[in-house]
Amino acid sequence: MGVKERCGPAANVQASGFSYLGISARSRRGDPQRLLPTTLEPLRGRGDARSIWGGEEAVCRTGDRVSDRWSEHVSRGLSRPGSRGRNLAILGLGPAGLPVGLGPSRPLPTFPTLECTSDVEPDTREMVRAQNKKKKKSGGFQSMGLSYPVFKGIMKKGYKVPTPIQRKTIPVILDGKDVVAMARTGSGKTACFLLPMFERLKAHSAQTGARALVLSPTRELALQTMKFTKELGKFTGLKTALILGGDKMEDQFAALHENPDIIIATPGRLVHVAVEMNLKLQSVEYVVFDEADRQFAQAGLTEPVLIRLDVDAKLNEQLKTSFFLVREDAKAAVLLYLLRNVVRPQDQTVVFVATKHHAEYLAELLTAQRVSCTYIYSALDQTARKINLAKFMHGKCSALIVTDLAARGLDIPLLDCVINYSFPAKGKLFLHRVGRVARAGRSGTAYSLVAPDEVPYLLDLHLFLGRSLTLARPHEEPSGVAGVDGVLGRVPQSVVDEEDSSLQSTLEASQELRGLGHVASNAQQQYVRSRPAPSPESIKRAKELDLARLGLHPLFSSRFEEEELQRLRLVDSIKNYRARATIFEINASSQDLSSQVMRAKRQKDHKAIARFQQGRQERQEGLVGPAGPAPGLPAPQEERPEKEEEGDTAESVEDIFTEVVGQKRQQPGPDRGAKKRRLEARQRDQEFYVPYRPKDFDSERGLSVSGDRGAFEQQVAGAVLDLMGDEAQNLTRGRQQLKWDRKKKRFVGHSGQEDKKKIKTESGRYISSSYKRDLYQKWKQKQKIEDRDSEEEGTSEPRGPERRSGKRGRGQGASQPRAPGAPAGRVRSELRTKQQILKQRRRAQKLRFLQRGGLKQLSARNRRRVQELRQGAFGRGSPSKKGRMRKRM
Ligand SMILES: Nc1ncnc2c1ncn2[C@@H]1O[C@H](COP(=O)(O)OP(=O)(O)OP(=O)(O)O)[C@@H](O)[C@H]1O
Repeated sequence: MGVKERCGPAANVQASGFSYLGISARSRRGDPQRLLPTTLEPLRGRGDARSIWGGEEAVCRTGDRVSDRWSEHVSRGLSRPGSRGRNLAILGLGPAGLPVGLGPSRPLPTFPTLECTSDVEPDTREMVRAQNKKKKKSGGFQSMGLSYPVFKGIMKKGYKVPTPIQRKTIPVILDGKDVVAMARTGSGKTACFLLPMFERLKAHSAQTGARALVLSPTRELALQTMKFTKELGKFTGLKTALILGGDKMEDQFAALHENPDIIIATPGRLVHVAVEMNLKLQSVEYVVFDEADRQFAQAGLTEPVLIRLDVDAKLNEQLKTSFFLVREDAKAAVLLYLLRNVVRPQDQTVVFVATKHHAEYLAELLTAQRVSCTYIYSALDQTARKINLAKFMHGKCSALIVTDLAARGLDIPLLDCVINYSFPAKGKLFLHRVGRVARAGRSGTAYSLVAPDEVPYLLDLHLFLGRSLTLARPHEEPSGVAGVDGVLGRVPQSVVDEEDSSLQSTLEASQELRGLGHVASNAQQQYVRSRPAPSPESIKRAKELDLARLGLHPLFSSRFEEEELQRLRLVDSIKNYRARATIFEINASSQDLSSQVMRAKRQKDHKAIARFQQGRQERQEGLVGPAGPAPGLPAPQEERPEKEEEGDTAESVEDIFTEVVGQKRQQPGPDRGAKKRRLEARQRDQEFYVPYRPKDFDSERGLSVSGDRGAFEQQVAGAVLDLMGDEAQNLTRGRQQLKWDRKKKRFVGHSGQEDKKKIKTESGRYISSSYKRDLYQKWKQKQKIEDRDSEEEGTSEPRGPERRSGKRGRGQGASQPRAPGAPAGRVRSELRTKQQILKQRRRAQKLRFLQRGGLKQLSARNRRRVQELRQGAFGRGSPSKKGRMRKRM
């Protein structure tokens, strides 16, 4: 069997009696449309084929699935380093040496070029996509069947291969299914919804209204999504409108009149604009709820596919965490120390605080201490927000102080460090905050300042993460530090004192700072009252932790000299001093009854006492595996003997008391029941005991809620993350906001849903849904835009650019072709009328005149002329002339 090969552009070439089916991929590397020969279809399974990529070749024999072999070959060629994918030739031969399906006399179809706009092109693209999709195992963007402009945008952005979540979600969305995707922070979820969106919208359409809507929870995230859309969709030509709270409404009306294909919006302002413009958004066919994981269960998704990735390993491996136990009033001092001494000078840090008042206070304080910083919170003016964020992003300052506004979605390149000044009340919020670092394969560090009342939240977090919390050992020697990741430890008092004294002097010098500090501490009280409570089990376990014996955090102990450690040991030993004798034995003679009882008790229980002390010691060393239900603490099963010992101890006190005093008191009922239960638990055969909670119960609790919802809703409801307002003005009860009712003189619940006719504005206030300030009408009057286009269509939604009254020339939108079923959108003509051109010329002339300094020249000329006239009138000359000149003057 003769097989010929050919390199070089080989479209429709006939040589040596054989037909060559060829595709020239010379001009565009990686263009899947061009690389896939639609003409290969007839070859499938019917002959031998050979393809050559550079020097490498693949031969498909009779019965082979030609397209599979071919695409494997192509992808090999594409993935070869330095490969330019230049010339590809494919030779098809029939069993008898004849080209399959294409006789020598039959003209060969040519592969369409990009410039080709014939009717067959869309079909070809579909086929190309279908072919590309068959080769899924290559796992690249090429195999997703994306069209060329989208693919080019991806390449331009520098994405070489899709991230795992992109690999999973994009094909499903392209198949037209509704999708809910959950993956780690920084795993590239934005591209997951943008790429299929571009693919669906294809190109700009002037006839229809907006076809895609992206809702973002914060303005910063919306701006970022806009940036991604522009970068990734650069070659699609799609138009995007940004509708953000804080920006001018007029600009947004104008943007919507420009006929955008995509609207990126924050929900509050979108509702406001929709009310003003009476927008129906009927043309929207692709909706994205970015980060708004509360909304989507009710968002009308049809049989959505839930894609969850990496939810077990919630924290990135490249992220290092440290927890410092600090008193609330010492946090500012520790923050200052961390920013000055621990964080590297070249690193950028985001500091998360509870309320806007904290942000304002700390920004002033740090600036006074010459630490360059800026801040963002929701109530800040939008322009200031943009400026402050840009300042930080461009490295003009090293610290950005933010509320939870910036916890979600923000992608700040080259960010290295996150500090949780206020520890988050929810595990998921912690993930979002620390997810600002260690993104897209980078490393990062998260430091958390934990006040004693925040320790239960820390335990909750570790239950949620399914990780153990490592407690720093007391008197840790610097050399003994194994690693600092995930350790809870104390901060040396000397560090706090040193920084605090400098802060105090700054505070004394500034009245304003003291005022801000006072406001921040009031806000802290409000915040503490309004934050969600930790789980009861974590509260209980936090109490059991002997925090007084907690060691220095290794980060500090490695920096502190032995002398300092000794000093701390002395302070600790004074702090932890416990008298060996009980109160019954103080000043008691050996013959005293109470002393006798205690001695007898001690003797009887010396083993239990030793075990208890040993247990406490072990707890302090505190290394319990992730499977342990209480991070940093022994499992309940391990606790039980101690509890029983306590119970037994109580029993034996009774016995001894009876023995010595001769009287026995009755024990109350419930305790007897408890003892019985404890005994039963001891007898439980661990091998056959099936715990009523699965091992990952605590972890999954964070991702699911109980209730009578469907399986899907139960799964997705776990993704709910309610951020608390950063103004700490309202208390919350469940999902309800509590507000003080003056008449009822008590807090009352207000979810905003009582009155369905109310809407929530971008500031979070509920207003009547019919609330309208007629801003749109005023804007239209100002812009001289007629109301007719909407009236014609039975809706006032702007479709297509505006018509200006009395100025609609012949070249304007009326002549635009109208797609079947499409509303009457009109494209604003770029042709100008004669008057407009003359007016513009006059304006330009005037401008040039003024720029040349024409006014000055004119007045100088006038002055000269007046001078001449004066001289002419009063100088030499005949009296009659003088009289005439005087008259002229
Ligand atoms: N395929 C890819 N290859 C390389 N980098 C990528 C890829 N996809 C996304 N990135 C980059 O990874 C970073 C994080 O992406 P993105 O912001 O979309 O993450 P995310 O999952 O939405 O994060 P978050 O959950 O915090 O919102 C961005 O800088 C983005 O440019």
